Amino acid sequence: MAGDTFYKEIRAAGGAYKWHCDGAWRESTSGKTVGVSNPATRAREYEVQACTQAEVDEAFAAAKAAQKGWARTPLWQRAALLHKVAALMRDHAQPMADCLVKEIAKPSKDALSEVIRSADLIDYTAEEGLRALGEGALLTSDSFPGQTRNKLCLVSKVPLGVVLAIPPFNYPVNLAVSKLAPALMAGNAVVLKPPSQGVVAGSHMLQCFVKAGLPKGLVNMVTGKGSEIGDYLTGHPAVNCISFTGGDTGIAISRKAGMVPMQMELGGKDACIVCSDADIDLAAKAVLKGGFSYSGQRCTAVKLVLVVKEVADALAAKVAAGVEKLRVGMPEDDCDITPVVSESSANFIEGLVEDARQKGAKFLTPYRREGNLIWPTLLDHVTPEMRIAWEEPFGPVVPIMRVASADEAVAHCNANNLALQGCVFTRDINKAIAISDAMETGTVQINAAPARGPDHFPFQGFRDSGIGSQGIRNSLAMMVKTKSTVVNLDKDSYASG
Ligand SMILES: NC(=O)c1ccc[n+]([C@@H]2O[C@H](COP(=O)([O-])OP(=O)(O)OC[C@H]3O[C@@H](n4cnc5c(N)ncnc54)[C@H](O)[C@@H]3O)[C@@H](O)[C@H]2O)c1
Repeated sequence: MAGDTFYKEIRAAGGAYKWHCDGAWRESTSGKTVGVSNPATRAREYEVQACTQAEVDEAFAAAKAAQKGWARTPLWQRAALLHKVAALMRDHAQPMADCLVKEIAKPSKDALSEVIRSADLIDYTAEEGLRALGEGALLTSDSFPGQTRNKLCLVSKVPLGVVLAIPPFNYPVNLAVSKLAPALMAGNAVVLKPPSQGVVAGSHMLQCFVKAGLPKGLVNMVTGKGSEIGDYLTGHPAVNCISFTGGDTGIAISRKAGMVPMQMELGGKDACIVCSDADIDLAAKAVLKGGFSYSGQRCTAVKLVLVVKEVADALAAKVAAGVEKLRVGMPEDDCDITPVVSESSANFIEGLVEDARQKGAKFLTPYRREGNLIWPTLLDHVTPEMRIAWEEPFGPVVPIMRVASADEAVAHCNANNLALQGCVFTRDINKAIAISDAMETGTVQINAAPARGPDHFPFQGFRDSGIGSQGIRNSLAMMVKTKSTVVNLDKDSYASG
């Protein structure tokens, strides 16, 4: 369905995209805009409002006011509204997907599937929330030594208040709704700060929430540079929860935040451990897809292969053969490898590649770059002295490190502060479980590449990779606090006999 009239009001007459507060799309009183570059053309594609701190205050005030009534809205009504949001997203998916192509160079098919997956996530959250949030507990006092049954404790889940949602550039729609839907379902209001690249797709997404008829002020969106309004947002006294997905910025935010619950989903250095008894074809396919999908710009991309020496030549040859077949080009043509998000990101990736070159890595495919487009690069004989053995490139570069044993591989993973996911390839399930037990990462995949989905699976990082857990049930649980109401009776009650 065409999106022209549906999305019309999100854009000002001058062409810049508006911010959203208290039920209205607005231009900023700053009179300033921030440009969004197209990673492929490197030309300015969009302009968005540069919100002021006073406007941030307004967004929080609107959210705080709207939350009171929303917390008293029946669960089934919240769920019905969220289902409506999901339906609108499906009906108006293409213009949102087109923004993902232009803003973050996401291949066109992947862009559309991100939007549809997000609508599915909203529906699932509404259904799960109906059940999970409707359940509480009744505790009796006589379980504790010395007590009789004269107290009944009613345990319920109540909203946190105002949730600040900050998603990253690589899934600006999906990782926004994975915060918004559980926050709203649980009775909270939201202030969204979309990423600088992905902000226009985020505006389109927000319009689906607005048009579904949520109470005004319940969802608000401030735009501007994260580095300029970010600290003001995260330190704001009206914030009752921060749900953040991104890189090291999250570590800085968590160090500064006060008494506020936090859901932090941060960077990863997801390792793929390949044992000598692995199905090498399967492992090679996983490295190829896991390492190079969306040009490696995924938190769960394979960012290091740790292969046992006996099978390293066979694995490297198969992955290299696969890399040769990847289509490199523009997102509109749905190529496998598209330009990375920014020039600074491309420069960072190049720095890691050059460091590896100087320290003796073997290039199984030649390094080539034009602007932000980096050809898929496969490095072999990577050693722990190289930065790429530890750091997250967030680009189409896969390093292979040869190890003497799976134990050596696990020790390398556990020595990294990044501990999001990992995977292991072996035909022996007992060995797989032993390796999974030894890997101190949030998730271990057995015989498949790391992945965030399906979106209802718990998803979390250990150490510097995060705080708390995502996944629909866990996100709903993050968005509430426990409230106890204790009924003190004048005599013991054994209602159950
Ligand atoms: N664990 C996960 O679930 C997950 C998922 C996707 C991406 N990531 C990680 O995200 C990173 C890539 O995304 P990115 O480059 O957008 O990350 P980033 O940390 O640079 O930015 C994330 C968000 O923070 C905002 N921001 C920047 N400075 C801020 C500040 N001072 N205060 C508040 N907000 C601020 C940005 O505008 C953006 O919206 C990678 O490290 C990747 O691994 C993690």
